[in-house]
Amino acid sequence: MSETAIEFQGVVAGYKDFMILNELSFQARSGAITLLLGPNGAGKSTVLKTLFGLLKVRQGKILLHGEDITHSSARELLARGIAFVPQGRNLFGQLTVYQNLELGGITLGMKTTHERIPEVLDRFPRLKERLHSQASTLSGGEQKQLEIGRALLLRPSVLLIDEPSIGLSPQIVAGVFELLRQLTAQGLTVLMVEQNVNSALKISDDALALASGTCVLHKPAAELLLDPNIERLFLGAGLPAEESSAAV
Ligand SMILES: Nc1ncnc2c1ncn2[C@@H]1O[C@H](COP(=O)(O)OP(=O)(O)OP(=O)(O)O)[C@@H](O)[C@H]1O
Repeated sequence: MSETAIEFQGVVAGYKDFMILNELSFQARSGAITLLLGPNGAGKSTVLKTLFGLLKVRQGKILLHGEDITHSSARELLARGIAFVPQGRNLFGQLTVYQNLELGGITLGMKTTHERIPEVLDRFPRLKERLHSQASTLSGGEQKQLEIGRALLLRPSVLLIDEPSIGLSPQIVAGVFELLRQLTAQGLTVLMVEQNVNSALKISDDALALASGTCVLHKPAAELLLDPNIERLFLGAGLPAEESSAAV
């Protein structure tokens, strides 16, 4: 069993007075892909935003490799090795691929950024070819590669990625998933939200299902793939009582 990279201990967080995470506790293993599942509104994206310091933790703790990061800012978390690729398109469309990468390294300083850009481009030959094209002219898959590449500039130890498959063809999604597998083989920890449940489970190590901001199931992804309740979990119909009580 690998060590724990991320731990939520009874975390309560939400928007204004409306709490979404309800004493949420879970652990995510280091060097593994943990997939967050659950119906719309269960709080999956809220987990990532809270972990990245974008939402205030009202109660409970978040640990990164055993260290308390509960009240750290996004900037501090970036410096500690957590990178976030949010849902949707998050590029500067009028700027070139290279300029978008430069902006990704803004917290590193230009010298380090320029040294690291070739290392990122080695992973993405297509971006290398389009280096001086405007980001808005890239295909959806290339744009997602650029967003991930921009996050990798920071050499993160943890990557939070929200719905990477949205708007991409199955073939491109397979490429993105394959990249995530390669990165975890090199030690990266990935926490992913993804609606494309079957494909995502196939490349994930662990699956964690949320319902109303709490964890109702946490088990190896391979086991869940065989579970007849998978559709129910995804659609939010809940779990049979005996499985809910066995959840970690
Ligand atoms: N900026 C916001 N302000 C207020 N409420 C929000 C905000 N963002 C999300 N919510 C609410 O928080 C709840 C959880 O949202 P969240 O995006 O975490 O769900 P999710 O499990 O990721 O589902 P989905 O697949 O629909 O994105 C929802 O009820 C949503 O309406």
